[in-house]
Amino acid sequence: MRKPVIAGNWKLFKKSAEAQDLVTNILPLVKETAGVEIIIAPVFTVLGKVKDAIDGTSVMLAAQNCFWEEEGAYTGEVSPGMLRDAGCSHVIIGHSERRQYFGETDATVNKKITAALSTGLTVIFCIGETLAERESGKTFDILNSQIRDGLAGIRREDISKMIIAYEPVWAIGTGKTASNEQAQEAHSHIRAFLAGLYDHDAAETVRILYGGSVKPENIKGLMAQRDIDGALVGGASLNADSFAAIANYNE
Ligand SMILES: O=C(CO)COP(=O)(O)O
Repeated sequence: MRKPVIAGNWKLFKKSAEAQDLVTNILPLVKETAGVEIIIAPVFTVLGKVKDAIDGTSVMLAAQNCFWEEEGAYTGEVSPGMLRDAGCSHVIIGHSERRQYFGETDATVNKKITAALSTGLTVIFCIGETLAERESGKTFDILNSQIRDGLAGIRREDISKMIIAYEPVWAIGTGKTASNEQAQEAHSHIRAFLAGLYDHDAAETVRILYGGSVKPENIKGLMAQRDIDGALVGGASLNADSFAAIANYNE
């Protein structure tokens, strides 16, 4: 049984006072008994504040990115060990916005995943096709190469410590969610591809989240799909009521 995960990616929003407000408003609303893992990914500068607020609850903390070296002369970077030190249990790697605006490639994503896993962080590894790629029939090829190259050298025992987020680029922040069937088709493809790379049991263990315009109105339908194990939520995670409604989808 794969435990569902609802993760909120706050992206470049929420300074300290707003972050504190948001997390303290979320906490009483999410039902800890609902059997769902809740993860919050704020900006680096408020990780400590959010960590203090979630202390003693089952909510977990993620960063939105990390570097692959642990320390050194790398101005502006933050290492996986530093994220652990700041209280993170998870880190998002390979988000399409990082690939699109900050030049991340499958090769740099792979270095980050390798480094993050070695410090014990749980990686939320993002993949997904653009609209042009989908329209030209290349969705599965793109997913295959992102997975194969992103996971190069990653051992089977580490795969179960990872979460995959399928986020079709055309559905992010556009209000255009993939249909339940489109999302399920991609998720089932991803799981089958992982089974080929590793084995059936490993692939069945990995949680695969859907991301892209997830809202309280569409979460139930998505979660009813066999291979959808949760959601990575952007816009709707910036409001306590909508994030909690998504997190409590099975109530
Ligand atoms: O990119 C996303 C989460 O990482 C999805 O963002 P939206 O939910 O705003 O579409």
